Amino acid sequence: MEQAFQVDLRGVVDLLSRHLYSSPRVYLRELLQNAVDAITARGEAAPGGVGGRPPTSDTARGEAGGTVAVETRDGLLRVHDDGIGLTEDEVHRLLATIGRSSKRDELGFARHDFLGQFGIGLLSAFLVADEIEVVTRSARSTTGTAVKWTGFADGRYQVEPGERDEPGTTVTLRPRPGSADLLAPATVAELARAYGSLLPVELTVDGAAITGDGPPWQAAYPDPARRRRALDAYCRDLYGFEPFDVIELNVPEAGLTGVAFVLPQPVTPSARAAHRVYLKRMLLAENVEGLLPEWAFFVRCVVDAGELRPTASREALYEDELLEATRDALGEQLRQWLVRLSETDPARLRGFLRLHQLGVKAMAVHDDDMLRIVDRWLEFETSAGPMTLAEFRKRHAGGRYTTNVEEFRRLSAVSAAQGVGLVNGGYVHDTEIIERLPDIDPDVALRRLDPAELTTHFGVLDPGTELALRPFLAAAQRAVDRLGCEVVLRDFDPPSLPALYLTSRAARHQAELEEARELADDLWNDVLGAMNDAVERDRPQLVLNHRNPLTRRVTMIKPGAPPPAASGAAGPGPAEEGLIELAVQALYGQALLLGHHPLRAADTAVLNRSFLGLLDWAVHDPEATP
Ligand SMILES: Nc1ncnc2c1ncn2[C@@H]1O[C@H](COP(=O)(O)OP(=O)(O)OP(=O)(O)O)[C@@H](O)[C@H]1O
Repeated sequence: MEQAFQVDLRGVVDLLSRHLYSSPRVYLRELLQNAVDAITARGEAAPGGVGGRPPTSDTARGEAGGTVAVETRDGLLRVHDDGIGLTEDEVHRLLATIGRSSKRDELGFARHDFLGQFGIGLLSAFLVADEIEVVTRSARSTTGTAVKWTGFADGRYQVEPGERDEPGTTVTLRPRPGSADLLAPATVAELARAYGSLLPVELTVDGAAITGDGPPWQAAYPDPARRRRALDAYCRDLYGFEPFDVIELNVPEAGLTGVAFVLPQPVTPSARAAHRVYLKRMLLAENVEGLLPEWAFFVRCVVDAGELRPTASREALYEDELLEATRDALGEQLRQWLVRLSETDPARLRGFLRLHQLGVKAMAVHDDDMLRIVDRWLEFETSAGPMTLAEFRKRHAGGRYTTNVEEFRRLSAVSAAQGVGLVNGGYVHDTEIIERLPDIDPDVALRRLDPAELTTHFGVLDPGTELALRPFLAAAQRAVDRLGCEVVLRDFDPPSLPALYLTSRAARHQAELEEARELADDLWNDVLGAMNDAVERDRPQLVLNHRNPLTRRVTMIKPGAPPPAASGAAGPGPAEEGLIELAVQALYGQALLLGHHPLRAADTAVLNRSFLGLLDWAVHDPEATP
């Protein structure tokens, strides 16, 4: 035997209030929505036929026409509409059946012109009232009788004859104890304004007009300047800022129109960009996510869409193919705005880039047009000062880039002095952007800098000097040997730099492995050891600059120079090498510090020792030496 489901309305109301809607404030939205839909239905009934509304100037503009009057008298809330109304039969079928809606077609699809579709919205009135009264008279009925339906939160309802002179519907709510605030005149006016100010009907609350001229971006203005002023004022009103620019949005497939306001201040890309979305002129929510691509965090949008679908709570957009296509189309419109700006108003584009370069860089990682804009307009830090990548490429055919800021700082001056232009690719997205440049310009030859290759640009000493300095070099090598470093002597600019500590990429990797080995247990030690053996032995270099006067004097220290008093006490080693050792270690320490290299414990000890040793040597009193 077939049975019908029984529904306990209290459970359904509980479900709606706790799990579907984020706040009971939605009750007014649902009532307004039903009133507007009823007006739309009446407008769609054959004009001049039974129940049809004679066309007005409003309906001719595609507006729904009709009026919705909200009243808050006597502690009750009443919503009157002059829509299609319901016959007694429809009252039983539609009002009293949960999930039944007149707004779906025979196949169950939402009918295009209506806001509602699920057949549950009226129940939201039970969030604030125990009793809903609906007095309605159908515009289609020829008898002209009205019906009064009363529904109770416990699931009962009754139908009796009602009183009503004109077709339409009045819904009356008596607040449940505790809900009076939500139905208070000020709250009702605020909710009506929030949800309904753009509705295509004449909406009033206690006689005061709520609806005006519709969406400001759809209004006609005498000239573009006045349009801009009006939209600026709208933005100030809504968001409290003066927009940097206003971008028109238009996606016909989604029936979407609107505006994007470009933020006048930088925002962090991680900030959730939320937009104000209306669906068929009814506010969906003020903080809708997912309307724009993630990179477009530099705008706040207000849009109205006829075709996008809401979720059942009507507080978010339903994620479907149309929303995805809309997102792409809106992203494209923002991109086009930027491209246009670069072509027509470069000064303004520069202003925009100063504010929102992170967003634009994020776009450039995936988008060739944005990459061209970044290449042409955005200044990067380079060894020849700030300049665009396009400019840099023109000036430095064989330019290099670094992938971190520290390395750039360390090597920029030296690199520039060797005629090797260097770009700092260390900031967010910069390396990815530089590495993507060949996509828009196949001739780009920017290469990643390997610091060790800089030495190939340094001048070697003439053979005579080289030969004469061999003993010094051997002593210098011994001074830093146990620090894992190789000493070379070169002739390079700038002369003010006494020494340079260079780690190649392979050397850096090796240093990391060794550090890890010190911390690892036995098993890992073996594994890391095996890896280490596989790495080509490539030691960091201490490049002493023979062009620097101080370094040159250090190279002239004769083996046999008086040893500092402290050197004997500080450790073993041929006494005559003491001063060379201290001086070379001091140069080593200074090069590490200058290059912001991380200091290991051994480096700090050497730095300390060389400083004290040199100080001791400087103030050494030969008379007092035993
Ligand atoms: N003011 C009204 N005038 C005429 N018919 C109404 C009115 N209010 C409700 N109805 C009828 O009652 C039905 C159920 O309304 P309800 O608000 O529960 O659902 P819905 O509007 O169809 O869909 P949704 O749950 O998406 O709001 C509607 O489909 C409509 O036929």
